[in-house]
Amino acid sequence: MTQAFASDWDVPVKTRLTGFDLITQPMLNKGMAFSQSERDMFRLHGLLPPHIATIEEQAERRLRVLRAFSTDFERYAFLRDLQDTNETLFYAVLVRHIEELLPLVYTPTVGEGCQHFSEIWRKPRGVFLSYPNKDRIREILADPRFDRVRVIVVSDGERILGLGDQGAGGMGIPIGKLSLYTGCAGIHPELTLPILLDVGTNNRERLTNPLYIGWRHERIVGAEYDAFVEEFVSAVIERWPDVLLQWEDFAGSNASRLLAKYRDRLCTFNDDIQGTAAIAAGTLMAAINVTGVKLTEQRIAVLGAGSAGCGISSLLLRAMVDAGLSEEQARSAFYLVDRNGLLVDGMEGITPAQMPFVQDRHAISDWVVDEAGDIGLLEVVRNAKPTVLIGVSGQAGAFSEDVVRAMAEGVRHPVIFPLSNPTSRSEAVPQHLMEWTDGRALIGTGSPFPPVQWQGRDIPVDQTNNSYIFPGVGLGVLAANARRVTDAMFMVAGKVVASMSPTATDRNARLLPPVDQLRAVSLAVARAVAVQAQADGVAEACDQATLDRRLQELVWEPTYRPYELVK
Ligand SMILES: O=C([O-])CC(=O)C(=O)O
Ligand SMILES: [Mg+2]
Repeated sequence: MTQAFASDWDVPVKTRLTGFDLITQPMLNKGMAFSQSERDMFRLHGLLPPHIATIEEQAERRLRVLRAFSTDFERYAFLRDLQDTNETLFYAVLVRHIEELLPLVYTPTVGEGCQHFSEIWRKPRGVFLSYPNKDRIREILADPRFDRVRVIVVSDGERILGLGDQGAGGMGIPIGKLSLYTGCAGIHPELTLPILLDVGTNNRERLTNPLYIGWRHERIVGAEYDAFVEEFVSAVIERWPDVLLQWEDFAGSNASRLLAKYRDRLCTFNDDIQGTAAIAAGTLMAAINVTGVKLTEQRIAVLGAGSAGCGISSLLLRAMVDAGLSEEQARSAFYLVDRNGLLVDGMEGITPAQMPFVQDRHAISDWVVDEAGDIGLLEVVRNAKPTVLIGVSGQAGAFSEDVVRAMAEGVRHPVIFPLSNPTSRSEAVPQHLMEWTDGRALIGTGSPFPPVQWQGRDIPVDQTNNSYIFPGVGLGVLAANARRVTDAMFMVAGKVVASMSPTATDRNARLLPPVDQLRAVSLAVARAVAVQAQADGVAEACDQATLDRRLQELVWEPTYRPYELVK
């Protein structure tokens, strides 16, 4: 129906729709920006007020309404409604005010959006694949509206940010992530499809909420769950053989299991495992510009040994081996702490993903621990003197004052990344980290925080969030027509972000490029990822000029194009 390419911005969009049918299509609606001649041609007179607006004026009007609300949740709901009413305008506002709007369409507010998704549900967006429809998956995906889909983000809602099981409300996450594919990487909205696998929920509050929109049932698990996911993935491969499928916010064991099962069958990745790892690695590389402590000399403590913790550790391990350490030396630099404390060999319930990172009991036999012999985060920090502390635990405040002060005693520049989202789940508040380390901490948080005040200065807090990574990875995959997503593609994505760090030229600068540069970052990531895909043999080789042309064709700017009536 429409054409996606920015380079075609003055080529008319051809459509048969007129009148009310036209202005109720979010992807075609221009609101008051329909010109006089379009109003004649498409019979819009009277349906719209007589004023003819520019997109700038419309954006300004929406922004004023947005700012007048008293809560961010109202702003989230308003923006979701705008997205479902006039998608071009939604992105025009988002792109122009990315720093202000990112925390509204994405973390932290999207967390509340998922918790209250049922209460604010208005219009369909994306696809709900509910378990009782398990025999209709192919039929649902066959809808011609989805013919042009090239990127899917799918969640089963079981581990939404650090907020746990949100059931069908988890749909807020695929919608939010894909808004960033468009907002940050310029991928046309029609190429994207949010999907929620509605396999029930174990969240009592949702199950007993009369307004709950999902399938009112306990979660399907085990073989039935696996068969459902298998049916979904095979239907996706059949419908769109070259699609990019991003897994998002699956619970730990499913996240790594499903990635391992499917990563060789289609072009797919898990954002919480691989995207988060890439940005953690990239931010650490930027921090190294400041601390001067080489990657091979880092000791890394990770709180939360789930899929994200293991994903981060795996990527950093690889980077350390690439930098010259033996696999064994590199492994010994990791201290993963979970509910039962430090992961050590012989511990019960170690998962395959955790296995490479269990500490040797002998290596820690001289550690000073309390009488009970428990080895929690504090004991790890006191004994191992980590240079880096990463939180992916979903536990607010877990980087307590004693832990942080102990870390600051052991190293000159503690690198501390409380990555859990949303803000309410962050392992620490940046202001505290600064105070407890006498201003020596290098901080990266998963969710946005206001600047830290230190010695009369306002110091911005960097957002070590996978939003620096996945939109660019997606664009790179599309531009290269990659068949698979490799770990090296994430490594290079992290390196590109590090190379764009203001610390590359100024040791006193912030670690990451500011959020308002996300479009430039995503484009640079995309280029590098596409080149890496070719190097890894998962995409046909092409020259730089061809690649640049494809990137340019893929990047859509949210502007209105002229319309032409198809009779
Ligand atoms: O969505 C975010 O902000 C980052 C992320 O993937 C998560 O926390 O699950
Ligand atoms: Mg996530």
